[in-house]
Amino acid sequence: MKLRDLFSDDAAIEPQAEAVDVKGLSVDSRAVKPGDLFFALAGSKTDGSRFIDAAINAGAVAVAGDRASPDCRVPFIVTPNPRRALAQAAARFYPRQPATIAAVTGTSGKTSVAAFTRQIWERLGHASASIGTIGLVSPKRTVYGSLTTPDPIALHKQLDEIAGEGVTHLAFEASSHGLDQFRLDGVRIAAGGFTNLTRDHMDYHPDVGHYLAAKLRLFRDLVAPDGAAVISADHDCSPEVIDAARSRSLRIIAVGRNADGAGEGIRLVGATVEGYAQNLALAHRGRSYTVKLPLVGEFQIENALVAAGLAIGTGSEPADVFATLQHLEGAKGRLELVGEHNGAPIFVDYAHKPDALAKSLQALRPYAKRKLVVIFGAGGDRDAGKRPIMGAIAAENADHVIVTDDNPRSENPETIRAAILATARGASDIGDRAEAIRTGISALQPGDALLIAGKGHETGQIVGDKVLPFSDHEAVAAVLAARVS
Ligand SMILES: CC(=O)N[C@H]1[C@@H](OP(=O)(O)OP(=O)(O)OC[C@H]2O[C@@H](n3ccc(=O)[nH]c3=O)[C@H](O)[C@@H]2O)O[C@H](CO)[C@@H](O)[C@@H]1O[C@H](C)C(=O)N[C@@H](C)C(=O)N[C@H](CCC(=O)O)C(=O)O
Repeated sequence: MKLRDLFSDDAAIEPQAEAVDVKGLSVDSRAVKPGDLFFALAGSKTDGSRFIDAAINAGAVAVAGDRASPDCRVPFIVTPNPRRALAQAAARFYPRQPATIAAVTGTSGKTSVAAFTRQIWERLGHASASIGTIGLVSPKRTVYGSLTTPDPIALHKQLDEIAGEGVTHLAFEASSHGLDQFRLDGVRIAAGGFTNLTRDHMDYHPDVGHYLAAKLRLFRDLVAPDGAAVISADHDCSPEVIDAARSRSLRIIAVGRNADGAGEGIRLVGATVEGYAQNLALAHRGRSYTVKLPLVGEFQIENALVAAGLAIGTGSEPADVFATLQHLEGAKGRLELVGEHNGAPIFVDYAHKPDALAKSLQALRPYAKRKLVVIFGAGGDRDAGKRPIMGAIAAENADHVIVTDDNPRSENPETIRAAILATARGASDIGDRAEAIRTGISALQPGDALLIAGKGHETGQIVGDKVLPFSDHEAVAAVLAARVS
């Protein structure tokens, strides 16, 4: 593709450089291939401008960055926001996108909402995919990805491929990092969803206001002008999110107990638990609907309603959408029932933040007539402030707490566990996660319930800079198999 065609008309490109043939895009000098356009990005650890020479030596035919580099040996495009320019160039380089795209943001629930939206569309006959923390799930393949919101080059390559494979509908997760770093600025988003906002990523965002502002970019900057905003109405920050959507005259579909069921909103009128399912009474545009949602946990209602709103906001018939909810399957490792021992259910959940841990424990309380047991830890090299908060939440909401390791990374695992144990009074300290799971399961009695929190779908334990194979699902299966044989 010609250099000129990768940038908007107002980008200053020397006339003799316009026809330079660009064979690929790169943001990393170490990965540049001959013919690439290199974007020099200021990052959290270093500045890509330092690697312009290395990129050119590796074959970069042009460079884009935010300040002119007078000695540059190849054409240099100055752009005030190189990350946004990168996202827009990636969208031009890989031009195909599914016709209908919904994005969801919020602290918790993104993975479930993306999976549910995909499932709803599938049931309604659309070739559908989702992209997020558990990777790409499409009719043709499932591909694991390392980031929740992939970088723009990987994202647009994937969008182009799946559109070529016939995928017409895509739901994807918009992380605050992704929004803040303009990773999504080239995606044609028809509807944006918002679940909730609680303390998270304070190692990246200077404060909660900055975190919320990143999330609000979805509605302020990214959803198409004629698009829809599907917003959970049940949180303190909901009015602010609704205001952001209103400022652009987006079609607003509020969902939840505080939504208006007479109009566009999807109002949750009532919910009762029945076994591992919940019976919902809903109201939308003045009509009533009853739905048996086959999922555990009140927070899954919010996720299901946001997903329903995204399907409605992108053109599906409300009655058809609500009829699909009875078939929803939980995303892997999202409050997933993975087995039983002595009649006690064992759940695996990705909850690795204070609020999510509290919600998961509260959701499981009805299933523990006797003791509710939780096994969890906290990641190293990440927000240390949440450790004592999670310890206190576990102590308050569970009857027995086992503190274990969860991706200690470069930190001393004992130090991380000590910070949790400081507030989790009476907790057991078992660093080896497999051993913690074995101990937790072995002690289960009829009437108990066990939550193994933190890893969810993950298949590795990050110790130092190594990812050691570890899966809560496999660890549980191994213990249960040993008990049966
Ligand atoms: C903190 C963060 O988000 N970093 C992301 C960011 O990297 P960065 O720009 O800060 O990297 P940097 O190391 O400072 O380098 C600056 C630039 O110099 C370049 N460079 C560097 C060295 C060199 O030799 N040559 C070179 O060209 C780098 O490629 C980069 O372009 O931009 C990169 C390209 O898009 C991302 O891959 C990278 O994600 C890192 C890997 C990451 O772990 N991000 C996590 C925190 C993240 O994004 N998580 C969210 C949220 C998940 C959740 O909700 O829980 C996600 O969406 O996954």
